[in-house]
Amino acid sequence: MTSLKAFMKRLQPFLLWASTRQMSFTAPTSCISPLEIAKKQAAYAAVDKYFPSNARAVGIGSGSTIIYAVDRIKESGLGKGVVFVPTGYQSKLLLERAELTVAPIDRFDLLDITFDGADEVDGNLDIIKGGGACLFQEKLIAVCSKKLVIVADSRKRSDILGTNWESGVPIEVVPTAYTYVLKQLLKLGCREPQLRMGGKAKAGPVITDNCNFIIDAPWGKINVPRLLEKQIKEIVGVVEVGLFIGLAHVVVFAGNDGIHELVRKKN
Ligand SMILES: O=C[C@H](O)[C@H](O)[C@H](O)COP(=O)(O)O
Repeated sequence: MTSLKAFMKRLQPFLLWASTRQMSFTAPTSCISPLEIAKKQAAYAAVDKYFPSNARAVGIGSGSTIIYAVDRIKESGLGKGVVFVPTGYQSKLLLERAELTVAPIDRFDLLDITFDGADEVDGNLDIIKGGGACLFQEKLIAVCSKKLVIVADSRKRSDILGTNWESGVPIEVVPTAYTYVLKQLLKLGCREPQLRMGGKAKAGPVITDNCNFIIDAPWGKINVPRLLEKQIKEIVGVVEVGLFIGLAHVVVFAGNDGIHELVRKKN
């Protein structure tokens, strides 16, 4: 069992790579890990239920779960005649490889709907995003969208933000300001904020699609996310904060317990 798990883990990058290239390779469902099955189920269910039949402009977020949403849009034919707005290079490539029409966000001030992933979601539909360093453009298309639909596997659900996603709130910062921002975060009570490094694939810090750095700022459990977002945003040099407060309308989760949704109550 352990060796099967290890094998599947090693296979996953190839499956993701293959899907971004629209290769004819399709793994039998039994070969995909339960986690990937959950991501796929959430994404397919969200597209099937929420993709508007009369959509003209649709935002597409970033991450590994959104790949399945693009797959579904492509295979269902729902994307015909629709312009798609990506939140960065990853989703731009995904959309282009799916032969969907792509346009930048500066062509729009209003999108019909956006589909995106999440790193952690609480019961108020407040969200931590930016695990893949794409938070600024994600927030921009979120605020430009009539509806934001989040797709996630059930591990992402928690009662209080900061419970499951322990690496901290991702914060996009102007590179020359990062030392100052780190110091201000410590003053605000952050535990060991870290400049995110690229690892094997990139020597030095991660560089975002907007040519900025990312700081990961752990706070433990975040009791008042809206206040924290505001406090971080006030620091000079901060471009955007990976706390998405009051923006999501629906979150579609999938996991061992099936598919379920959180829906924002109308004000
Ligand atoms: O920067 C990345 C984005 O916020 C992603 O949407 C988020 O990290 C979720 O990604 P995944 O679907 O791979 O868990």
